[in-house]
Amino acid sequence: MEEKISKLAPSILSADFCKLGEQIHELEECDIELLHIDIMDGEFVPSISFGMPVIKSIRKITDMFFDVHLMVNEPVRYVEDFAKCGADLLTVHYEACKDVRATLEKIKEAGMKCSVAISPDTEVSKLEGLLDIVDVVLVMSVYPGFGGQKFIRDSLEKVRKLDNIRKESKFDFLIEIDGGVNIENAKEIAENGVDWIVAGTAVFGGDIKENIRKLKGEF
Ligand SMILES: O=C(CO)[C@@H](O)[C@H](O)COP(=O)(O)O
Ligand SMILES: [Fe+2]
Repeated sequence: MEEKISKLAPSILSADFCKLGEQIHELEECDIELLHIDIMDGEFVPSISFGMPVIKSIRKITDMFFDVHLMVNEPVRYVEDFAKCGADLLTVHYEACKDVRATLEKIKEAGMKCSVAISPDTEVSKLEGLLDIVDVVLVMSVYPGFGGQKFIRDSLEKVRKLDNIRKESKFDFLIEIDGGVNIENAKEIAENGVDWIVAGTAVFGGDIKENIRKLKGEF
């Protein structure tokens, strides 16, 4: 997957679920192409968000690329279900899979793009042996489980490491960052080699169109 500039991926975790369809259309009017969809199981992370029926419903109203972030133990169990709901890419956590590679292979076999996420305490070196297969690496810049947390600066070092690895190798994965992005730090994050930038609170808190205009102005 090849990208030239950083792209904003709004996380619907921070949307107003009474107005989800309307808010998705607002994103489309701002030329947003990626929708970040956080699935939480109450086991891998303490919180529970929403599941397949929501994805299935919103698939009917938009052609946006569905970037589905699974904060779920043993996500290999649900790969086919998410494919049927209309997910375009599934991200699984390195920490949540017994066999990460087999999980990623299953995602590809189901016709989706695949991504692996690392939580703040997991080192980039753990991804050795997976970088040939992934389309995206997601660096968590907060502890997974909740929106609205503070950005962990150490995650930028991980982004730089991954960017160096891909420059020095034949791998062409994209780098995504997720958690605590706001108008103050978006520029610096983009400058470190990130391709996809997730933002929940910073997009849905207040005037969506104005927030996106300001955020996009930073990268
Ligand atoms: O995966 C997660 C949290 O676990 C994220 O996608 C959040 O939804 C991002 O929200 P903000 O930190 O931007 O408010
Ligand atoms: Fe996420």
